[in-house]
Amino acid sequence: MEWLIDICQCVVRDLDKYGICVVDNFMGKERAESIHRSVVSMYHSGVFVEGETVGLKSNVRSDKITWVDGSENNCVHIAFLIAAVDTIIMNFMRFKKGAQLGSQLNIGGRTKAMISCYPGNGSHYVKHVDNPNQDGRCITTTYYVNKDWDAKETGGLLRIFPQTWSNKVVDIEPILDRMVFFWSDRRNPHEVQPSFRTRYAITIWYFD
Ligand SMILES: O=C(O)CNC(=O)c1n[nH]c2ccccc2c1=O
Ligand SMILES: [Fe+2]
Repeated sequence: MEWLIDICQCVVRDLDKYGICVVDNFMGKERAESIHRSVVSMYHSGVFVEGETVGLKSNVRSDKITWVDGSENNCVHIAFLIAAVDTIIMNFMRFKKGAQLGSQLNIGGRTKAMISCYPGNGSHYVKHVDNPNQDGRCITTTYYVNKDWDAKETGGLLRIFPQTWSNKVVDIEPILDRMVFFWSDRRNPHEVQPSFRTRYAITIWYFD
């Protein structure tokens, strides 16, 4: 797991500086493809449910989700992903010195892993903040499981509007084996742009 410690230093540095960190080739091609196969077969097994729409506006989001802890059938590779993200987050404290984030950040737990599917035909999630009202979630970690994704063709960008750089946006393609970390609070409003191909992601939120 040495590679995870190197990644941890990048995550601490980038979260501290930008509030966002993108890591490619996070699990390696083989394991990424195994995770892709697991997620697709879970989706076709019918365990995903409609994401509840918040409020009455039914066009707020059109994702389908399921929650796993990694012990379920066909989830051994997802369990490895969860363990890898846990290792990074739990090692923040080792590298926090010198970084602002270390002082106030004390991770106390996390959600299960939420597997989301945007089923294409324009499915999207409007601009939102994951944790607008101090519900305890401080870091959003999202891992993408989409082979040969080309956003010019199929959209589906994650667009973040970092409040610390008011006139900039950060566009992130949901490509296979890409891991994104970002602050869950009002510093990072973001949206999932309309997707015209089935789009999978695995999100874990960490609590402070
Ligand atoms: O998939 C992405 O790139 C970003 N995804 C999100 O921002 C996002 N944020 N909050 C959620 C809450 C419940 C179900 C799905 C979601 C969701 O996809
Ligand atoms: Fe979100």
